[in-house]
Amino acid sequence: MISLLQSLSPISSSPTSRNRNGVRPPLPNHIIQYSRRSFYVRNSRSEDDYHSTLKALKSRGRIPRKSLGQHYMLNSSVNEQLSSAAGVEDGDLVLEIGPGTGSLTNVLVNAGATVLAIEKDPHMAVHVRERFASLDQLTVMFIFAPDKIYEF
Ligand SMILES: C[S@@+](CC[C@H](N)C(=O)[O-])C[C@H]1O[C@@H](n2cnc3c(N)ncnc32)[C@H](O)[C@@H]1O
Repeated sequence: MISLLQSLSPISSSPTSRNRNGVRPPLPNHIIQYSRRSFYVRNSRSEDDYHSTLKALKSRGRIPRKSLGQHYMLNSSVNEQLSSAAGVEDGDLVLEIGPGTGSLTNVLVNAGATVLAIEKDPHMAVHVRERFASLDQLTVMFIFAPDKIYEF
């Protein structure tokens, strides 16, 4: 984990932050608008991950829960960097804690890894299981209580 973190480039400042004169810098290309608490993306793979997950959750009467750290990746190229920095390759077995929308999971399985994903929120676990239902490269488990783990 330490070598993974050391090999990643520093994270740039938030797109919503203002410079010293109180002026916001131009938005990166994939971001079209931001409000006080959120911003919206266009034409990127992560838009699909994020918005399809929001729709799937909404159809079950759910919204992301901040108490579970459910902040999701909008820039999927970061997932590619994570996978590449970890040297994930064909045939690897990866333990992913908290797959959320499955955006990193997707990159890992595309790299040829078999993924064991453990998700605390059963709604997210169902979502990610359904998303990759056609693959036998993924096992999703969810934690019901610290001593009870269920496999899908
Ligand atoms: C930051 S989000 C996942 C990000 C994911 N890579 C994405 O972009 O969609 C963290 C996920 O971890 C899950 N989670 C939180 N606490 C957990 C725990 N103790 N064990 C397993 N999963 C947990 C949350 O429900 C959430 O889906």
